[in-house]
Amino acid sequence: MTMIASQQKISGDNYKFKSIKAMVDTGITHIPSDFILPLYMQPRFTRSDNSRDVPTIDLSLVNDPFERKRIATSIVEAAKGWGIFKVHGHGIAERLRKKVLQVMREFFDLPLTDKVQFLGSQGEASGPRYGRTRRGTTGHQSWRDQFHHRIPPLTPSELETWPEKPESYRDTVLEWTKEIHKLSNVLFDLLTEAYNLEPRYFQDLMGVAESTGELDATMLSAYYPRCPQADQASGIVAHTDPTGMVVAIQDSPGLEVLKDGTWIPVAPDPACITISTGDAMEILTNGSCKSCEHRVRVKETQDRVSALVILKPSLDIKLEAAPAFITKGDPTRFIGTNMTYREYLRMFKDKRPEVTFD
Ligand SMILES: O=C(O)CCC(=O)C(=O)O
Ligand SMILES: [Fe+2]
Repeated sequence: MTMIASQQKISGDNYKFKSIKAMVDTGITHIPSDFILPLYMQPRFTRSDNSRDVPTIDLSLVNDPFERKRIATSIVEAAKGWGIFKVHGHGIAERLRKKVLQVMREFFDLPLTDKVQFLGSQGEASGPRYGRTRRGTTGHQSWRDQFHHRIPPLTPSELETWPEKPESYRDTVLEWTKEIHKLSNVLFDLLTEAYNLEPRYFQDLMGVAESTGELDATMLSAYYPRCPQADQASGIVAHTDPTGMVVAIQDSPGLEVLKDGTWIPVAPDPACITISTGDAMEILTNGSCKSCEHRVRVKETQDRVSALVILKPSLDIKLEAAPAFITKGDPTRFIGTNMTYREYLRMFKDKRPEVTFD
């Protein structure tokens, strides 16, 4: 039976659809009213500038000592000015990038019965979780489904909890995480060098196993179905990420970042990977690395897939700036004295506009 969701006056988290895709697949022509944002947040009434994009940095000469300095400086500049940038020349095969997005798309395309085992409370650290992104305490709903789980280091039994369908899911994600661990270590090294900090400064805070280079991280993939009222809704409403760094790929446009009061689209580029710094990096660098405000727009005719590796500080580190960032003229900006990342997350979850995963 075809059901028109808007006629059902479906609201809040109570409605029967566990996934936005399942709702769209019923052929709705209007979206439930609680997905309609207040006018001041609607994409049609906010300023976007499609002629600009975020900075792009070429990493290909990172092992040349002179070029390395220049690259490290441009990364710090991009992190300071934008909090988000794209990298190319990273050495990760385009084939693999494409495959990751494809495998995620295939996962989201599976019938709900194949994904039902992953339905559950989002934000729980253990085990993969699938479902629509829940609204946060501000009440704004996101037009998206998500799937997330921890990535290595994993115990063998944890790996067994990953999806068996699509068949190449596990191998593809394992291969991708290996590459992203390598890339993240390069980026953290460059930041450490540019800021003149002790080697491995950021990796130690992010809980990197020195022997393997693996970071404590989560893979979060998101599916943004087409939306019949795209100009009035959001794939994910404006927010900052609480975490350390996010390494992302997307198969279609949609991601936008707020810069000087204007939304700038982050154009997808098959050669590029997008890097952004979150609240924890902003605090650890006393405001030098920005945690940018971003959102995702949806379209009436096109869906979108993104895949994010979220690199998190260890839960028990103190969120405080390194002494090198604190000067007389620039005292500590974040005064959550002795607050751990765990405590920060707890407070963040109370105030953030949308619930995603840390
Ligand atoms: O899908 C994207 O490109 C970004 C998603 C995002 O901002 C988030 O999950 O925090
Ligand atoms: Fe985000």
